Amino acid sequence: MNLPRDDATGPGPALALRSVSHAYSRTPALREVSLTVEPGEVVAVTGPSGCGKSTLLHVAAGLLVPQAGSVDLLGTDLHDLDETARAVLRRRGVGIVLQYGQLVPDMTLEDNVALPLLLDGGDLAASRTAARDALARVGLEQAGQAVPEELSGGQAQRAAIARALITSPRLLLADEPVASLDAVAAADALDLMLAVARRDGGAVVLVTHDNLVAATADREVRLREGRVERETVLR
Ligand SMILES: Nc1ncnc2c1ncn2[C@@H]1O[C@H](COP(=O)(O)OP(=O)(O)OP(=O)(O)O)[C@@H](O)[C@H]1O
Repeated sequence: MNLPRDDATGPGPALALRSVSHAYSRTPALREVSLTVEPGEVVAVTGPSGCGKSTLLHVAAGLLVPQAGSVDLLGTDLHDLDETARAVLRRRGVGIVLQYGQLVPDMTLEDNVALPLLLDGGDLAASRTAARDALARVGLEQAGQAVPEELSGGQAQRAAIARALITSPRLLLADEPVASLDAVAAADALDLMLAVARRDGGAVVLVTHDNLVAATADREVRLREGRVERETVLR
């Protein structure tokens, strides 16, 4: 196995896709997409349903190997890594938040949030302490022993964000992370994710169909039929 080094993120972009193309059987999902995301930058990926946003996020995370083009994740060309090494790089350097949080239903919140550390061989007590700290940062310090079904949608999403941030990822990838939340919970969750970039210098890629969410980014990349249709610098 070709393991990434812990310091596998030298200077340079957090993410660089170059001429990436991918099709599912006969359906083209991405066509020669190039996208670079710098440390500290928030990029919104937008576009109509089916334009390839989720596929782009899966490619960026190394969960899907595209049929053409190259992907540099945190300074490492994913072609150089096997599946296990990609999983290690993802676990150590990338946080992922999906629409419904996807917490493990029969684990406490504390253990859900500790999971990325435990999967990486972290000590149980230390990982749980870190999880309690992470839960406190998202306002859930009282809920560590709850299980996901006892939470509101907004609380569950905040816990999922705590889990994504527990490794201090240098890249946060979020797929419609606030689409299932009401306006107040959505603004709250968005603030937590944007703090990664604004305060901690990590990069954030937000897939969203919501113009208000996209407007919080530094740059909007709009896809159409698998291609980059437009890039707009917002701030
Ligand atoms: N696992 C799959 N198998 C076959 N086709 C797929 C698969 N996943 C996505 N597709 C197709 O690839 C294209 C891009 O899909 P993708 O989910 O990336 O778009 P999207 O912009 O995220 O859509 P939405 O906003 O509706 O979630 C679509 O035509 C979709 O039907």
